[in-house]
Amino acid sequence: MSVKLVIRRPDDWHLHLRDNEMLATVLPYSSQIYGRAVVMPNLVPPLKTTSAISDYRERILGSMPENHHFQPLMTAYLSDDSDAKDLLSGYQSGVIKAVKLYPAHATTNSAHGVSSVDAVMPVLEMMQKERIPLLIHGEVTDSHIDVFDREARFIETILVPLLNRLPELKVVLEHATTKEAAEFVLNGKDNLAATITPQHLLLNRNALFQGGLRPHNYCLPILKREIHRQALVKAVTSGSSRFFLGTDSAPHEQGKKEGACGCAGAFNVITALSIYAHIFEQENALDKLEAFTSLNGPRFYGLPTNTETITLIKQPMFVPESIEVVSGGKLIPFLAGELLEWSIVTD
Ligand SMILES: NC(=O)N[C@@H](CC(=O)O)C(=O)O
Ligand SMILES: [Zn+2]
Ligand SMILES: [Zn+2]
Repeated sequence: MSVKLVIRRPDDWHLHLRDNEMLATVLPYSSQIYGRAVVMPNLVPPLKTTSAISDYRERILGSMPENHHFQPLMTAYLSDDSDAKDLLSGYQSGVIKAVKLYPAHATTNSAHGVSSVDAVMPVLEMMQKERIPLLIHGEVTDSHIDVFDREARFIETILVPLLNRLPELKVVLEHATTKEAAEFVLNGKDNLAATITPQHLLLNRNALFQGGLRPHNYCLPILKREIHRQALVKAVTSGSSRFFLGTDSAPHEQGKKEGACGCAGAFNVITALSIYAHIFEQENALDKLEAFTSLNGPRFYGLPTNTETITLIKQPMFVPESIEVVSGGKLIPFLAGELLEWSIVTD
């Protein structure tokens, strides 16, 4: 008989759903598994105001299959011209759950990001006072800093000073990828947490070049050396409640990934839970999986845990080679064509 694992329905604390046809294509993969997801605001143009975020939320709910009960938790895109009053009223009315900081030019659609912490200090002070979580893409953007060092440098030069100035600010270091990040969060205070993606737990940077250039393993922050992967695995299986599931599933059509200048982002929603289960099993830590997938996130965000459950079975799951996008075109899932060890039963 196959090994079975029943866990509370997980939430995805970092997800890109995009818009229009792409939204309609990818949303059901999340909404059939996850109870809730923190939805990232890096659309074109970015979602900076309560009214734009509320409209996007309606489009998400309008694209959802009828029998799914998924809740999108919306975020606002922070920029130098953000309006603290509008963000506060969006938070108080329940439209906005968190604010996302992209350093300008750090990643996909971040051109309108924050130029410096000083530029947004009044908004951050308001957020500390109101306990509104700040979600951070933690990479410096200076072109002379090596792409593999940008997260560690961010922690040292931006995050440490920020938390010294605003010690009670609730911060999620999104998609943590390094030993430095894992240790910083483990040794931090309870107002600091991190999401970790399946790809950063599974792969090191060699996977970018395995037998040739592998655009579907390219995401930001970029995959790191094996010592970093090991530190992330250790952190998520340590039992610390400061780490929680965030897939960072970031779909781009095949042509945009495989071109001469491919976009960063892995569409990993189909494979994520299976990979997380595999990692925890390898560490003999399956008993800690549910806290990571379903308990630590709601606790940090001050939300109730989901009451429903899902079942994981140790039974092979085939990852499709590609998925048709509603408008035409294709999406290549992360680990396309591979056989994974764990399957998900949703009802
Ligand atoms: N992770 C990625 O590689 N890409 C994300 C942006 C992000 O989360 O940084 C995207 O929106 O495509
Ligand atoms: Zn990011
Ligand atoms: Zn992301």
